[in-house]
Formats: sequence, structure tokens, C-alpha cells
Amino acid sequence: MSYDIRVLEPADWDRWFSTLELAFGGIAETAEVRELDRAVTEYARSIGVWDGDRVIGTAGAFSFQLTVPGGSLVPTAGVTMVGVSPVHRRRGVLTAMMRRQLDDVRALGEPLAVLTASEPAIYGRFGYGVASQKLSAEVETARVALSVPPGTDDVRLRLAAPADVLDECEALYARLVPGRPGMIARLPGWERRMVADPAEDREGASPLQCVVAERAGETVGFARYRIKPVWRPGSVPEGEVRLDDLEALDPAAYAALWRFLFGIDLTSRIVAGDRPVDDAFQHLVSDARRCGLRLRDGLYLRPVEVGAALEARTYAAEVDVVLAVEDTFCPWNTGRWRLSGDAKGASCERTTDPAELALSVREIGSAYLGGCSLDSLAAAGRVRELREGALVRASAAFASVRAPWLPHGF
Ligand SMILES: CC(=O)SCCNC(=O)CCNC(=O)[C@H](O)C(C)(C)COP(=O)(O)OP(=O)(O)OC[C@H]1O[C@@H](n2cnc3c(N)ncnc32)[C@H](O)[C@@H]1OP(=O)(O)O
Repeated sequence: MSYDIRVLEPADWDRWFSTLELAFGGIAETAEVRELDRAVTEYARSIGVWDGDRVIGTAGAFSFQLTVPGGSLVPTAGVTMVGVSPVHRRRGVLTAMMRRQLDDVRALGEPLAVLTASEPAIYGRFGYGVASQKLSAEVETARVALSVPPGTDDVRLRLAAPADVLDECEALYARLVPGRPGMIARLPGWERRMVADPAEDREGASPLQCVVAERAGETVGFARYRIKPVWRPGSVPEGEVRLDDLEALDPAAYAALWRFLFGIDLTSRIVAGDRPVDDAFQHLVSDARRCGLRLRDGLYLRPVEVGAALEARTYAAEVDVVLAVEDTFCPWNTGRWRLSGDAKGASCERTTDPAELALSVREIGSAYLGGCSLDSLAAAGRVRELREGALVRASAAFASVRAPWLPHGF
């Protein structure tokens, strides 16, 4: 069956978005969220698949700048709003959209594409690998003690409506972006998404609240959270602190924010859904086992141009390796590439020299931000070492001191 794939026109946005809502189960977004999504839609890079006068498939992309190991911000397509009408599935509509989209991304010169997946089984076939994980926690605050570093008492905390302090929180966030691979510089209009707070999505919890950490009049951190009161008959108060976001510039500000969250009266638990794997609160607590820690796939990454992608980051150790890359969906990447790099920069060019490691573009995507080691992929048979010693050296070079993490979906 053949369908028509077209660039989205503003006049068709409502129909297009309604197809997306249907693909996700048919629950309409609130008017507030709908308008925020409309405002950030990049029409020229959003596509709709049409069956006659009906939209049956949707896919969009954002023009992100993604932090990579070494701290550079790299132009990256943020793939989003993917959906196919329930009666048109498993006929290749998504595959056709991925084809069109990756060709477009390549034409725009963006070496990387990223996404967060509704289901992990979908995107590997298109060359996306899991590049970061997210840590969730359910901390039993009544049973876990915190030990905080010197200087924590010097941090002053101030409560504020999230929208009232948005500018200062966003300025702080922007300072942190280059420091952690996987973070994305916020595009205009995105800041409002961080404090969107539809009552329908609160699941019985309070409106979003914000605490700002200050030292000598300077904002040094913030946390956004909700309180979900829990009163059981005959029991003590067992409310939950639902942590949305916590960012800080230094250890004392970070610890002061956690100490505040731990101490909120009438609560006995902090629930955090999306923290970095190396989040430091794990080292402040007396009992990590009572923190209910779990890992989940986070950001998926696809090198669209392997050479440019591998040149865009730096390497933790000197590396000089020939990679035999396989890429069935974007065959322009297939072949042998010599990667030479160190902490200052890298080059990656085609070569006819013998290959030392063999892998597909998906493994490069997984290892790219330094969150998944080539060595661990090799243990699963997904990277093959063709010259002894190449794997250890390349694994060390691809590593990142700070775990990759994206603090929000898109
Ligand atoms: C970045 C984001 O926006 S993530 C959001 C993704 N969207 C959703 O999850 C909404 C609900 N789901 C959908 O709309 C659709 O099922 C989609 C978009 C996931 C898939 O669309 P389809 O048009 O059915 O995919 P298509 O027919 O091109 O399938 C291609 C291949 O992927 C497989 N596939 C598709 N969806 C899934 C899935 N959810 N789980 C496992 N495999 C899948 C197909 O079986 C097919 O495999 P094959 O090549 O071996 O035959």
C-alpha cells in the first residue's frame, strides 16, 4: 500500500496531533500541554503520512544541541511525536517515516539523532542504541539518614512559585548543560514545558512547588517537586515527595536541597523518577538499599554520519583504532573508519586498513556518550575484537567521567 508523506503545514497541526494522541491511546492532552506542543513544533521538520485526507502517521524532530563527551554542543535531531494510527500498523508506515527523517537529518548536516522510546523494542532496527540510563528512587526517608558536606548550613533556601523563578532556574540549568553528556540546551519556548502543571496529571499530588538554594544572594540550586499527602486510618502520616527536577552548582547546595526534601513534615518517602546513574545522593545516604533504586533505558542515540559523529566528541584516553561499521538502514556509514583521538580532539576517516573492531552503528550509538562500554557490548557478542588489545584501549577511550543523562523527555 502506498501513502503520501508530506511536510506538516501549520493548518494541519490539529489533525496531525490528534492522530498522535490516538496512537498513544486516545487520551486528549490538556489545552495547556497541547498549546505548548504546538508552540515548539518545528513544522519544516515534522512529517505526516496521509491516506487520502486522513493523517495516519506522525513524526517530528527538534533542532537540538547535545552535549557530548568533552563538553562540545553538537547539532542533533531530537526525534519526537512518532505515532501510527492503530488500524495502519505493521505495514511499514514507521519504517517509511524513519527513512525520510534520517535522509532529512543527513541533508541538514546533523551528525546525530536522539530520542526517548515509548518501547525499547522499536528503534534498534533503525540504528538507535541505548546511550544513557536513568535512575529512579523510592527513598524511605524515615529510615535513611543523610550526611551532608561542610558548608551545607550556609545555603539559604527560599520557596517560590515555579513560574516566578523560572528565569533563574533556567540560567542555572544552562550553566550545567556542557558539564554532562546527554544534556540538551533548551530551545526557546522549552522552559515553559518544565513548569507545565496540568491538574489532570497530578494524580492527587499538590501543584508543582519550587525551592531555590542561594548563597550570598546567588542562586546555586533548585528543586521542583509535588507533595502527595497519604493519610491511612489509624496510621502515621505517610506522604510522598515527588521530585521532578533537582539541579545544583556545588556539593553544599546539592546536599541542602536533598536535606530539605528529606525533612518535609508529614512525608516519609521521596519518589524520584529520573536521576542520573551517578547521582551523588547515593553517597549522602546511610542505607542505599532503602532507596529503592532502579535503572531504565534513557536516551537513544543514532550516529547519522559516523565520521562526523566520532569526530565531534573527545576521548578519555588516546585512541587509534580501525572500526568496521555495519549500517543496514543508513548504508553510507558502512565500511572501515580510522578513529584517532584524545582528550583534545579526534579525526575519523575512511580507510582500507585492516579492521580492529567490528560493530554496527547501533553499538556506536550505545557507546557514544560514554555510558555503555564497548567491552560490555563485546561480552554480549555485539562488538568483535579483530586485533588483540584493541577492545580494552577503545573502551577506555570512549568512557565518560560523568554518566550521560538527559533530565527530561521530549
Ligand atoms: C520517539 C517517540 O516518539 S516514541 C513513540 C512511538 N509511538 C508509540 O509507541 C505509539 C504507539 N505505537 C505506534 O504508533 C506504532 O505501533 C509504532 C509507531 C511504534 C510502529 O509503527 P508501525 O507503522 O506499525 O511500524 P512498522 O510497520 O514500520 O514496523 C517496522 C518493524 O518494527 C516492528 N515494530 C513496530 N512497532 C513495534 C513495537 N511496538 N514493538 C516491537 N516491534 C515493533 C514491526 O514488527 C516491524 O518489524 P519487521 O521489520 O521485522 O517486520
